[in-house]
Amino acid sequence: LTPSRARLPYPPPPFPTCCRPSSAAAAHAAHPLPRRGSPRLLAVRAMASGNPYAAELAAAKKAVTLAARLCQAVQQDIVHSGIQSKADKSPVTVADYGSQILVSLVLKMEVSTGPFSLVAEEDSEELRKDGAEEILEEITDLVNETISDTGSYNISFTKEGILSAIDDGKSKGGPSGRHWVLDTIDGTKGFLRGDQYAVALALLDEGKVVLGVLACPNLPLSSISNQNGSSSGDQVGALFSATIGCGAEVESLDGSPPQNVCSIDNPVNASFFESYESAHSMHDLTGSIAEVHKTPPVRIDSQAKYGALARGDGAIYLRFPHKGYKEKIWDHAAGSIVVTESGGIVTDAAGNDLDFSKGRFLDLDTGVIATNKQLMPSLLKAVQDAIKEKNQAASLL
Ligand SMILES: Nc1ncnc2c1ncn2[C@@H]1O[C@H](COP(=O)(O)OS(=O)(=O)O)[C@@H](OP(=O)(O)O)[C@H]1O
Ligand SMILES: [Mg+2]
Repeated sequence: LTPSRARLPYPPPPFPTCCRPSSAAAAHAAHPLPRRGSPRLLAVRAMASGNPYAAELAAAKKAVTLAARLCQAVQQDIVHSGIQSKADKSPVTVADYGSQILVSLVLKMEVSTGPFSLVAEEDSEELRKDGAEEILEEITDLVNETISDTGSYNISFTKEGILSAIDDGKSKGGPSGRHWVLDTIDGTKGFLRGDQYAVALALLDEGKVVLGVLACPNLPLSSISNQNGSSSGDQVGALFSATIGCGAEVESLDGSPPQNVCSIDNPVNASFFESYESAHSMHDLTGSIAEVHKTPPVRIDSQAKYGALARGDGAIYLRFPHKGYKEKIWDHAAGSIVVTESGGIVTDAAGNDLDFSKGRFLDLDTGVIATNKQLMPSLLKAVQDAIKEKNQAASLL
């Protein structure tokens, strides 16, 4: 993140027709900071690094790091004000919008190739309604403060700029083309509690996840194995990243050099992860599987579970939503590639790969299972047996 100079309004005001500059100058004014090179140069740079998505990866890391900075500031306010015990969720709303605007800004500034498509939860409809002025003002201030404090860009959003940035590239994803997939704050309940959450960003190319980054501001950098989300190490803030065919890395969110993520090779009795919230995953079902595997659960919020699994803190992640819940692609896209590029496997409860090409939802069978290649066959059998038993018990009622 580079130091800022005088800040320009964003988006820039339109030029009066009488003095409209040349198209090259207009392009420069629209993007006051130096842009990346031509697509051809980008391709050469990417090939030199051996990663065909090198430019996108760098942009994605920068985007989630900046968004995480904004979320950290809001979470600190929430924890200090004790708001998490009340029904007032507006700070989360402000952070959700703020995170989306910053990610979208960075991607548009740093990745210049092709149309911009973003699959994410927020749009501007609610913010355009009467009574939303105050929250819009808060979002605008917070976004501008984050940009200015980090010195990341030389711009300042107007309120109208904020509204149009939220809708920029709004998309439902799908099987063709490139789509960014964002979870602005994954693990909202953990965020409110002052616990784990993640900013999760992935890139789909022709329906496949080709890149994923997970910023986990509260995840310890050392292993959390058997510690329910905490570790004895002091340093927190982990940034996981992975590109298809290139492996996964973990580094500290404040910029220490990346390390390769260990491949998953923990023994059968290593701990396993599941959702903190029992409303999000059936703890009774995972409990019966854990008995087979002699593994106690570690309950942490968000896709931080995928990151922790990828670096070998545990060997299994099980997630069994209650009947009728449809999993969204942004809850799994980034996390799943971090695990698969670390040598793990992520499937549904039928053993099928997750299919991210069907739009905003995953079309999957009963649940998500992530583990290493050695454990998957026996785990899948344990899961299917446990589901069968649960269904039989339910049919007897
Ligand atoms: N009923 C139900 N069943 C299953 N899943 C649900 C349900 N409700 C929500 N969600 C989604 O769960 C996301 C949070 O992820 P986790 O369940 O891993 O984290 S947590 O332990 O619940 O905090 C959470 O992501 P965020 O909304 O981004 O926090 C939701 O997308
Ligand atoms: Mg989520």
